Amino acid sequence: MALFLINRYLGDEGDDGSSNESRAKALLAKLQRKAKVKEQQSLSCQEEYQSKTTKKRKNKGGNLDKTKHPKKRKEQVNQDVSPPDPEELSEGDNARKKKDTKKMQLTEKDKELLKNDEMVEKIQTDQSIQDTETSPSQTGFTILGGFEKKIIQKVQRVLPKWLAEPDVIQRDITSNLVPISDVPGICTKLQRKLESNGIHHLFPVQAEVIPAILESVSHGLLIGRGGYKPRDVCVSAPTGSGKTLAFVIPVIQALMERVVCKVRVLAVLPTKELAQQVCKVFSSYAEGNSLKVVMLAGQKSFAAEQASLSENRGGISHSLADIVVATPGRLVDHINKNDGFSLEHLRFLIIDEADRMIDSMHQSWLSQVTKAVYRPRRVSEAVSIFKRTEPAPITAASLSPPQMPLQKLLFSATLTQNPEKLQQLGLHQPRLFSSVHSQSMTNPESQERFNFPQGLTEYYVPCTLSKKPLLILHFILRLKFSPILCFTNSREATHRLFLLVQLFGGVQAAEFSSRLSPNDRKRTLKEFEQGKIQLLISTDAAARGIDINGVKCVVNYDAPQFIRTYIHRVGRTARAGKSGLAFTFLLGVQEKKFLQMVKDAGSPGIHKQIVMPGNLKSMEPRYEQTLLELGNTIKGEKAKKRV
Ligand SMILES: Nc1ncnc2c1ncn2[C@@H]1O[C@H](COP(=O)(O)OP(=O)(O)OP(=O)(O)O)[C@@H](O)[C@H]1O
Repeated sequence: MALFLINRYLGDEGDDGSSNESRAKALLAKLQRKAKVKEQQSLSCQEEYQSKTTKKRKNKGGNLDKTKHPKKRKEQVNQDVSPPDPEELSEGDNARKKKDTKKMQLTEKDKELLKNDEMVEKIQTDQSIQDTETSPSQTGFTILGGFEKKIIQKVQRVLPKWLAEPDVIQRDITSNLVPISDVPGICTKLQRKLESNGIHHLFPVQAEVIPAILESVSHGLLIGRGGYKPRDVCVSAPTGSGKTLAFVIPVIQALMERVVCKVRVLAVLPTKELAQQVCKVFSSYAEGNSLKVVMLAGQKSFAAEQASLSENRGGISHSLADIVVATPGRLVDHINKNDGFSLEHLRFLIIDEADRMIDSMHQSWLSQVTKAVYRPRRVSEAVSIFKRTEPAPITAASLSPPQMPLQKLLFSATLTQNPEKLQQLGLHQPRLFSSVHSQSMTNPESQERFNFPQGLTEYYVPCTLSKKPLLILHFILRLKFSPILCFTNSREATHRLFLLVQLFGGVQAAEFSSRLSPNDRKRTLKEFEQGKIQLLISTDAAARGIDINGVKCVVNYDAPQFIRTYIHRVGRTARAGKSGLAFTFLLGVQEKKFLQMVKDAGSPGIHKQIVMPGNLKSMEPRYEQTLLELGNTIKGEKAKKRV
């Protein structure tokens, strides 16, 4: 039963009732024609698309534009996919609509190709983003915010030329002795003086530095070579290589012809003992030249020092000193409190143990000296023909009329190669003389290296804390190493060890530290030099510069913490080309770090010296007894102090 009417499409011809079969045939033929046309269209489209994509892939490498603008590229692909239709081109928007419709008519194959192409395009786009990240300049886009990953270049430290290329001093003294007469410039008077002091040859540092300083005064005190301000001189040479005479001889010679007595030389040293030592050498060579040497180191009272510096005649202060040797503290006191002390004629400023003096710059002694040197003239001196102004760029005007230059002479066995530290000294066109011409000079990255005296043999002795006192006794009593200069790390440790050795008995021992008065220290050093003391136990007060004749052996009872301390301590032996031994007692925990430090500093080698426990056994009972006595002695000392 037909409940619903279903209308069917019967073709354009309408439902005229003619043969259904013929109508169906006609319809089929029509559909087939349409299908054929479509097939042809899609085939030609496919061919064209394939030829274009091949072309594009060929160009892909060089054509960056296509990767830079992915959207444009997509459009282009779509356009490429549609076959060009002259009608569409002329009909504008309408044509574009038709084109879109045609796009919809793409075959499955076309779609797949398009898909592949989109993937290629996506990869290209990703690539182009990466490219943009790595080199924004290529894309023309600027990345804001500075989030780009950059490899930061390591800044290479470059030493100034004068530090990197020093005048080389030979380290080996004995095979590089120079006859005095072969050294240019030394006057006959001083040559004779040197010979009368038992010096027939000059050491390498002296043979290099003396002529250089003499040359800077060859036209008088006022002008250096070529009429210019003389260059400052820095000297880095091993301990005991004779640096003191390297400045004493030329400076004395430069002053020998002076007419009026004024302070023209100032030598600054870190300790009283060193000032005393240098003062003695100056006095010895100034003798017979009417030059006056005065020491300002607190050995005498301030008033006594003041009296030795100047006298007042007719209301005018007259200098009594040509050469002043001072410690920084006392020097600053005289600059500030003593009106009779004038540095306005100062020609040479000698800074011995220069690296130590730079480190103690917080006392601002150098700026006080500079202020005193360039202080405006007093009325009484206004008639002087020579003016003096603060250092400034050299111009023709600044050189006329000539003014008294201040030349700095720096000396140390461990002169720093740190330009920043040296800069604090305000050096003028410095010239460096150095025995260190190894890696550290050419490669500023490497650790600072120093030269050790040629005749020094270094050892380390592995030990435990409790065995250390027995070891030092063993060195003196059994191994007969004497005299020994023994260093500890504090004045308390020095005192305790001294008491212990004294209580143990059998050894002539003394201590040297700030516990003693300056006079006691002076006497102790003298007695040690005279051989009256077998074992001198000291703090680092005796580590630098002290020249004690005949020290055969140095013992680092406490290992030094810094390489400079080690070099100066062991440098109290093997001086002036002689041989010497240095032992360092090392606890297990100290060994690795200490040995590395010494190696890095350029030591020629430190040997292991083992002392067998059996060798100490016989001293142990007496040692135990001594420890008990030591406890009581220290208690007694403490009680005494309290009273
Ligand atoms: N030409 C020489 N001939 C013989 N002995 C010399 C000569 N020059 C110096 N001496 C002696 O060498 C020793 C060491 O000299 P000096 O104290 O000047 O060394 P230094 O380089 O200043 O050492 P340090 O760095 O430890 O202060 C001194 O006893 C000195 O008298």
